[in-house]
Amino acid sequence: MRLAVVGAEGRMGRMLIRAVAETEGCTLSGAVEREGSSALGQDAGTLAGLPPLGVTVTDDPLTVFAATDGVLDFTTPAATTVFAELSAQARIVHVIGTTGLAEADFRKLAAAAHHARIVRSGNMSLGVNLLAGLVRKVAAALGEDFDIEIVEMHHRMKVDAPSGTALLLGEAAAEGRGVDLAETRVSTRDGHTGARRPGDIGFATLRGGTVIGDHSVTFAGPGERITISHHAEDRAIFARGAVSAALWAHAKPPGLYGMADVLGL
Ligand SMILES: NC(=O)C1=CN([C@@H]2O[C@H](COP(=O)(O)OP(=O)(O)OC[C@H]3O[C@@H](n4cnc5c(N)ncnc54)[C@H](OP(=O)(O)O)[C@@H]3O)[C@@H](O)[C@H]2O)C=CC1
Ligand SMILES: O=C(O)C1=N[C@H](C(=O)O)C[C@H](O)C1
Repeated sequence: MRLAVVGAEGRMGRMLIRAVAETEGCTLSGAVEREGSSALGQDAGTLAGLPPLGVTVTDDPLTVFAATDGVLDFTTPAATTVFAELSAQARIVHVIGTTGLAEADFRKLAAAAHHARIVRSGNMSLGVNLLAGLVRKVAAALGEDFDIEIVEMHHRMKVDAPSGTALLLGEAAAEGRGVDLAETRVSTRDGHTGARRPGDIGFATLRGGTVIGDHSVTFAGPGERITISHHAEDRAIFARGAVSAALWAHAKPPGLYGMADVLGL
């Protein structure tokens, strides 16, 4: 399968180039960066710390999308929505790891999925998607006397909060409990907040250093507490998940899929 990477110079972009190069049956067909990037003109392999791959980083996504079977996209919401339109025009696979998307962005992805095969997830790792299944089950088993709190920590360069993973876990908890996350979500607490509202799902965000991604979900009940956690130790887990998602979606009809579909969870 021919796969292109957009946001090629990013922390994830470079991991994705490596993952494509290391996966049997995949070839890197293109590497895209934004206009003005210092990576333009470089070989994508060299950029990713590999021997040259013969693929030059370009700021022309149109040409790249016309000559690939799939695109791996861990960029920004603004870029991802534009790339989704291009994926729809080219009728290709679009794997989206970008987080921080707003409701309007999700609507654009849903429109693009009429023609593109889109796989989107706030976390592409096997571990987090298994954790989400556990959270759903625990939330379904426990009543509202168990308060749900989600804590995440990421590196100092992360620009969105709560993380896509924290929101994915919050959705799993809300589904398990049979409630709407939008109505129960509490993402900030400061000053005289009053007592915790029964049924709320709380989020706390920590940022610092080089932390790749730590998440924990706590169910705090009367006299006991359950905490389930995931610690990402290497960004390769996300990149490998993205490549698996692309290979999985290659044979699927157009639509909007998630990692639970890919992993058969
Ligand atoms: N779902 C998952 O499993 C994971 C998701 N993520 C998410 O992926 C995203 C990227 O993370 P990360 O790699 O750390 O961030 P980076 O900022 O390191 O990388 C993003 C890259 O995209 C580039 N970019 C921005 N706009 C465009 C554009 N229009 N065309 C081409 N390239 C563009 C940026 O260039 P420039 O810097 O020059 O603007 C940058 O090189 C985030 O939303 C993050 O939360 C991260 C890890 C795992
Ligand atoms: O920005 C990151 O780095 C990460 N983003 C994703 C998120 O928002 O959850 C996934 C991972 O935790 C790393």
